[in-house]
Amino acid sequence: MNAQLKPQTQAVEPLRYQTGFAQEFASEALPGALPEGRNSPQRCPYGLYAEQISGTAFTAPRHVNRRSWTYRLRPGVMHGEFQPFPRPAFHNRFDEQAVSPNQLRWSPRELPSADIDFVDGLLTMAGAGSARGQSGLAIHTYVANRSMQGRFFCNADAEMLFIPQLGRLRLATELGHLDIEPQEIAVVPRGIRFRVELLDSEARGYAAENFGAHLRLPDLGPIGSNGLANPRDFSTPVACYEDVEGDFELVQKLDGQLWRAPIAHSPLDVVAWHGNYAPYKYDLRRYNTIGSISYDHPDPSIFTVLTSPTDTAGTANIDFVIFPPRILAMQNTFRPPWFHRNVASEFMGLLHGAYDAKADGFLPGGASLHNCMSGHGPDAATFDKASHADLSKPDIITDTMAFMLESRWLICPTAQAMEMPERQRHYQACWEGLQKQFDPARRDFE
Ligand SMILES: O=C(O)Cc1cc(O)ccc1O
Ligand SMILES: [Fe+2]
Repeated sequence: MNAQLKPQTQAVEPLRYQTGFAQEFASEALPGALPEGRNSPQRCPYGLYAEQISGTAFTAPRHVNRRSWTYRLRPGVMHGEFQPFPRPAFHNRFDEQAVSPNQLRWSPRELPSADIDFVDGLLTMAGAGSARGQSGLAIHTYVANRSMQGRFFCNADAEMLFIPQLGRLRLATELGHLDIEPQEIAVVPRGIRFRVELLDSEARGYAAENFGAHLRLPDLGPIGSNGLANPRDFSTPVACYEDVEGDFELVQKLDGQLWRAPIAHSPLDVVAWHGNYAPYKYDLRRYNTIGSISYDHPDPSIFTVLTSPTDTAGTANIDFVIFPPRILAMQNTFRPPWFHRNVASEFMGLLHGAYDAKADGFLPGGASLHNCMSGHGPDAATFDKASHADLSKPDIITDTMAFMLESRWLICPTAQAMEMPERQRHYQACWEGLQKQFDPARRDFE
């Protein structure tokens, strides 16, 4: 699937990380840069400025409260005036048209021929809600063939989930560097400034904005104290600062729009930081996949990696779910995903290999959208094969990684997503071959 990838352009030393999920991290790039015993001394070590970045209300309960203290060359206020920076393909307008109940699917976007960085390569596919309403999500795809140069990005609307499908990325953030490759994900918290660098010559993937509660690990209930995505497999950067001056720009997203301001230095100038509001990454291949070992195909909630809950119990703003390699041994069971209609809406992407509910048409880098109560499920070829499979042997599903962003909200496709040539106008044909099999004379249908 990486056939289109040109030779790597950059050999990189593996980065160092801190491990754990959203805990009280502490890191200093110079010894003694972190003040001891207080957050805001009269004068900080090395002449640094102290600045707190709050990701939740000051008074949010302790178990969800997120903030970090940074010790930096210059405070975040130091930049020029923001002016609108129109980027028509990247937006949060999810009321452009009525949402049709049609099942939707897209082929992967072409890789660019002209020079294009991550910000310019973002194209909004679908979404719901808004940053103003503090709930919902936006789903974008990106393509890029060069690193952001002299440009920094900051999303004041949402935390951002990066899901690369092609090409490795370095996320150079205020709090340090994270390298991710396809089948790894990263989350950059709302308001953290960063630059996206390409470690390969081309990149393609998905990026989601979360306007609701921060993504977190799901409760495990009767599964117990281990399983699914284990907290120790999450990595957070160590402090790493740039002492660079120049003629740069800070692009900031606020209220669904992009703005840009001149900035005369790199804002990635944090020498030390501590706190629990920080970027993180996770290798999806480390997921501890749990499923049925008797009969029936469980609901895909069993594959949740991260969830953004709402005030209604069990009814998520976003569930980020994966379909990783797994062993299906269920007996007298139709093993692939069943036909279903779901009150929640499902946006899916494919990162590697093939997805077990679709024989073809759902391609790495592509996407599908099955909104509230729109019927979907295995295509005709998959249904036929799985209905006659030999269940005495397990199905060992290897070399695959699909994901789903599932939401209680209607995920509204943008006008540009509906119009783009990559949209497969005849997607529904994949179910056309399903025949009526009903025979009232036979109870145990063969
Ligand atoms: O639609 C899909 O392919 C995703 C999905 C997978 C599954 O195993 C059960 C339900 C579901 O929505
Ligand atoms: Fe589904």
